Amino acid sequence: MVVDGVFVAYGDGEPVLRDVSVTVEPGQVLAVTGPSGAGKTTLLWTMAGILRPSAGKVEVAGEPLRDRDHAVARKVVLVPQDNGLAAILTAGENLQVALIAAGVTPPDARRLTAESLERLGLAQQTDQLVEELSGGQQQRTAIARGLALAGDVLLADEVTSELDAANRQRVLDLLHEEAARGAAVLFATHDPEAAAACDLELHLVDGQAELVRAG
Ligand SMILES: Nc1ncnc2c1ncn2[C@@H]1O[C@H](COP(=O)(O)OP(=O)(O)OP(=O)(O)O)[C@@H](O)[C@H]1O
Repeated sequence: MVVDGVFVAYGDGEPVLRDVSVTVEPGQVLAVTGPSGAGKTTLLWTMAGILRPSAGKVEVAGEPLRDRDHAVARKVVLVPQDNGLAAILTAGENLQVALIAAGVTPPDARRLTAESLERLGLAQQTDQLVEELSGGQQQRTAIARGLALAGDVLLADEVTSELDAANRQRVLDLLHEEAARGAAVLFATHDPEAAAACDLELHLVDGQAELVRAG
């Protein structure tokens, strides 16, 4: 996925991203770092087709990215910072609904849900309501949902912020497994150790980006 010279603003405001360029290839895990407010979420939302750049281009699978529907069709999966789960559904239902909406048959959705929750250590939580899960369990459920969708591009926004050390390592390993499967993975994080475990690092400060570590 290619981001080239992108400017992004909210409404009529000043651009929050200014001339940001980055390429992430299948098989790579790219960390997006930078202080709070630097523009990490804005970059991921732009790559997910939710925000539209005022200048520059975003390309997915060699095509200019049009909008969110186009991103979904090109298998760009976003695991949002606030987890985006339906609190009144169970963990398992959250995955099944997303999979069925993506065109997966109900039996396959059940199988993929069980496999993905198991990968995140959540088999026991399958039938628990999301609102009854801890913050870290909710975060892992959101990751399980993202992984179950098996995207070609996986955009993971601060997905380890509420996890203990063992689960953080588990999630980092899973992001690398996604890359090994052939996905291009972007991982926004505040955590220098987590960033160091990625292949590449893009550092954002005040909406401007620098590739501080190349693969
Ligand atoms: N919906 C919005 N409307 C207006 N400004 C916004 C909106 N969302 C974010 N911003 C602004 O855009 C800038 C970048 O925010 P963004 O959330 O992308 O940063 P971030 O690096 O992800 O921060 P954090 O690490 O705290 O999540 C900030 O100055 C923020 O105030």
